[in-house]
Amino acid sequence: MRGTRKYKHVIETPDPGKWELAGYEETLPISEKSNPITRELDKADPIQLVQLLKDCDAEIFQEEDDNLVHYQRLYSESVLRTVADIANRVQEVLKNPEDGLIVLSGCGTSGRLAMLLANSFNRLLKGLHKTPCYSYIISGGDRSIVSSQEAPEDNAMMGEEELKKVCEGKRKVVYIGISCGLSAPFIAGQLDYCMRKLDTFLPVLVGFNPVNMARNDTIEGWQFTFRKVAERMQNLQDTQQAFILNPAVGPEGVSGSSRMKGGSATKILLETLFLFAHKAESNVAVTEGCLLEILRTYERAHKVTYSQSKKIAALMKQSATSLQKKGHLYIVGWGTLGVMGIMDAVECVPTFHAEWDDVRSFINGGYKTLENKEGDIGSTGPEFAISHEDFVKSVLPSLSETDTVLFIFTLDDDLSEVEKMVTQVKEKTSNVYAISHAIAGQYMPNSTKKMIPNIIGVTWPILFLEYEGAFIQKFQRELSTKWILNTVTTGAHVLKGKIFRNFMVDFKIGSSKLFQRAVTVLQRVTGHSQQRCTEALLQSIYGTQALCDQVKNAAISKHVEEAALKDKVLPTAIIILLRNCTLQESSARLQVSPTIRAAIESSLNIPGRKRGAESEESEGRSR
Ligand SMILES: C[C@](O)(c1cnc(-c2ccc(S(=O)(=O)c3ccc(N)nc3)s2)c(Cl)c1)C(F)(F)F
Repeated sequence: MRGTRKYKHVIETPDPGKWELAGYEETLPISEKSNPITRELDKADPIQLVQLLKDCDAEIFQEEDDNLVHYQRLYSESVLRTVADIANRVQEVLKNPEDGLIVLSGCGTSGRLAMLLANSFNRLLKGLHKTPCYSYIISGGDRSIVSSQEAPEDNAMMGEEELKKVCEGKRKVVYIGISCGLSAPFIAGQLDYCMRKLDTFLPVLVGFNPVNMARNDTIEGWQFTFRKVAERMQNLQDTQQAFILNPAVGPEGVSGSSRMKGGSATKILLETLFLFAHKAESNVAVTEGCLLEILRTYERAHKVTYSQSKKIAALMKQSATSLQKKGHLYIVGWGTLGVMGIMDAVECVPTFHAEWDDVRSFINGGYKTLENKEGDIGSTGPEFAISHEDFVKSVLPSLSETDTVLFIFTLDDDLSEVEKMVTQVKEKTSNVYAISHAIAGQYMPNSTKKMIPNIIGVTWPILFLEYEGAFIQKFQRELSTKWILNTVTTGAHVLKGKIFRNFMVDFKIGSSKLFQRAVTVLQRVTGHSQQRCTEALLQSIYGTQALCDQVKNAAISKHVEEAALKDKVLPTAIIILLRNCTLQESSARLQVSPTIRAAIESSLNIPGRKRGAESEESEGRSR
C-alpha cells in the first residue's frame, strides 16, 4: 500500500518492498540487509538485471511511507532541514575562505567521491574568481583512488592524523565524514577529533543507516565504537554543534555493495547541499523549493538514464562475455566521466575479487584531469597507469577479440580524439561500445556515429539555472554514467557466477567489515552457527584444518592480513560448511566448478546436508 506522497515525483518508484517492515532482517543494518527486489538476482538475464538494479536505484528517491517503519528518507522534512542548516554553515566558510576549509573524507568509493566533489566545487569557485576552499581525504592516500586499499579504513588514529594534516592553520572547518554504513573506523577517528575541537570544527556525518544501526563492534586499538561516536554526534545536533545526514535509501541490489546506492546518494545529497550553499552565497533567494528543484533534476537523470535499458543490457552481456573468456573490459573516458570510469573499475577488485586489470579504465590527460592532490603517481605500478597514452602504449598492442572497449564522452569533448582512438581499437576488436552525453539540440557527427557500432546516447534537456545550471548538467551526466557503469559491471559479474542470490560470495576480505560480512554470508548461505562459520573461515584463511588457539584468539586485523594473501577464501569456506568436507576437498571442488555459484548450487542439494533457513529456500533452484 503506497503511503501518502508529499511531492510530485519524476519517476514512479516501486511499491515499498519488505525491507521497510520492522521485522525484516531486523538485526541487520539497512546498508547490510538483502534487498527483496533482488532476491533472485543470480537467476536474472541481462534485461532483467538492468530492471532490478534500476528499481533498486529508484528507492533512493522514495518518500517515507506512513504505513511502514518510520525511516527518514531523502525527501523527509528532517533531512531537507538538515541539508539547509549545514549549507548555511558552509556559506560562512565560503564568505571567509582564507582561514576556513570544507573538507570531505571517506574510504574507498566515499573517498573517491570526496575528491570528485571537492574538485567540482573548487572549479565552481574558480569560475567565479573566488578562492577554492574545498579539500578531500581518502583513507590510504591518493593511491586508493586508482587502486583499492581496504585496510586503512580500519585505522581510527590514522584518520585523526590525516585530518590534522589537511586542516593545519585553519580556524573554521566544516568536516564532512562519509561512511555509508556508519561503520568506518577511519571516519570515527576523525569525527571524535572534531568533537574534541568544536571551536574549530563543525563535524558532519553522512551515511545511510539510522544511528541505532551504526556499527557497534569494538575498533581495535581504539576506545569507542562507531555507534558511540554517532550517538555523541546526535547529542550535539540539538545545539547545531554537529550534524548527521543519514536518510535511508534502502538495501543495496547486491547486499552491502555501498558503491552503488550509497555512492549515488552521497553524490546527490552533497552536490545538492553545496549548490544550495553557493546559491545562498550569491544571495539568490533559496528555499526548500530550491532544494526540491535540484533533487528533482537527479530523479529526472534516473528516468533519462534508464530509458537506455536495452542498450545497457547489451553492453552488460558483451562485458560478461569478455570477462567469462578471461578477456577484459577497458573503459576509455574523457573528463570527469573518465573519473567515473576509474572509480567503477577500481571497485570491481574488492567487490567481486576481480583481477586489477579485468576491468580497467583510462582518462584523457591522466592525473592532470583527475586533479588529485598528490599529482602523477603513475610510476607507482602498472595499475596506476591511467592516461590514454598508457592505454595506447600498454594495452592496445595486446588488445584482442576477447576484449571489450567502452568509450565515454560528451559531445563537448574533442570528437577527433575519440575517432582517432576508436579507429586504433577497431583494428584489434569489433567489441566497441560508447556512452555519449548530449544536450537537446546537439547531434553526434555522422563520422563518429558510423564508426561506433553500439552507442548508448543519453540526451539531456537544457537546464535554465544560470551559472550553477552548467554544473547540474555535469552532475547529471556523472551520475548517469555511474548508474550505467555500476549496472554493467555488477551485471557482468552476476553473469560470471560471482553472486549467489544477491550476496557477493567471492570478495577480498580486506577489512574488519568484510570479515564480518564473510561470516554473515556463511551463516545465511549454510545455516550454520556463527561459531562454526568463523571456524570454517579461519580454516580457509590459514589453509589448515586444525586451528590452534593462537589463530582462534588472534585479532581480526591478523585474519584480514592473512586473508589478503589468499584466493577464494569465502567460497572455500562455503563448500567446507555445505559439504562438511575438508579444506582440500573444498578447494578441489571449486577448482573443477565452472563458477562459484555453480559450486554452491551443487553443494546445496547433497543428501543429508544440514539445512539452514536461507538455504532451504534456495534448494533445487537452478538458473
Ligand atoms: C546481507 C547479509 O545478511 C549480511 C551481510 N553483511 C553483514 C555485515 C557486514 C559487515 C558488518 S559490520 O562490519 O559488523 C557492520 C557494518 C555496518 C554497520 N552499520 N554495522 C555493522 S555486518 C550483515 Cl549484518 C548481513 C548477508 F546475507 F550478506 F550475509
